[in-house]
Amino acid sequence: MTSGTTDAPTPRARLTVLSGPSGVGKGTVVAEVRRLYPHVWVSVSCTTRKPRPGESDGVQYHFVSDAQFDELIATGQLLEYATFAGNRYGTPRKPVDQHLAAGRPTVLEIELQGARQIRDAMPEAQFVLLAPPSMAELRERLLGRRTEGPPDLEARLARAEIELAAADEFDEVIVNDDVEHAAGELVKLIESASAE
Ligand SMILES: Nc1nc2c(ncn2[C@@H]2O[C@H](COP(=O)(O)OP(=O)(O)O)[C@@H](O)[C@H]2O)c(=O)[nH]1
Ligand SMILES: Nc1ncnc2c1ncn2[C@@H]1O[C@H](COP(=O)(O)OP(=O)(O)O)[C@@H](O)[C@H]1O
Repeated sequence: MTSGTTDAPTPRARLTVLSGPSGVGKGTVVAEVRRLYPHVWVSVSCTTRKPRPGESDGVQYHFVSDAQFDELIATGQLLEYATFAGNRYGTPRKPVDQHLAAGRPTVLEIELQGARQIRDAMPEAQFVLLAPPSMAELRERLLGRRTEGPPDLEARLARAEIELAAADEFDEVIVNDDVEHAAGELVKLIESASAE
């Protein structure tokens, strides 16, 4: 069928799920993707983690209490959720549905357990793993970020081993050797998924 009628429905965009160990550079690469490709929409998760210096409510995360998180689950408002290094994280369902329905390429930056839930619920999504050049470099990046003390840092590195061991579950793996390069690769994947 040819398009061109004004009342043709907007095609639903495809979802891209980006996972990868803490400190690999997901936040940094996603910020660069938004700069290169402002049309992309990046979901803002809810978390029970305390804000870091420089983070504000509604920007990096919606910062919520444990009771509020329970309520979000009970009322079916989360598309997926998981516990990571002692805190809970979840994706608000409604904005994701709305942006996909509006045809806007949409990205979730979430950890492995959440990615698996999305794979079960939305198998048409595209799953991308951001990997570090090495475990030594990952540790350096986490240390250099100075956001976690030793117990949290070790918890994140322990999860990193598990997340990288699941690389086969992903459609694509991008090594974050260089931010510009990794962001360029991710933009290509998001655009190709949206063009299908
Ligand atoms: N399942 C799930 N994971 C999330 C969500 N939001 C963030 N995460 C993941 O939670 C982990 C911890 O995030 P954060 O505390 O911001 O630490 P960082 O990744 O080290 O900057 C990361 O792997 C994020 O990708 C979410 O809504 N759902
Ligand atoms: N390609 C890269 N090369 C060197 N350092 C990087 C690179 N990407 C990110 N970083 C740095 O690594 C640290 C962790 O990045 P961040 O985006 O917070 O990771 P994540 O969101 O995956 O936890 C930050 O200090 C960031 O500036």
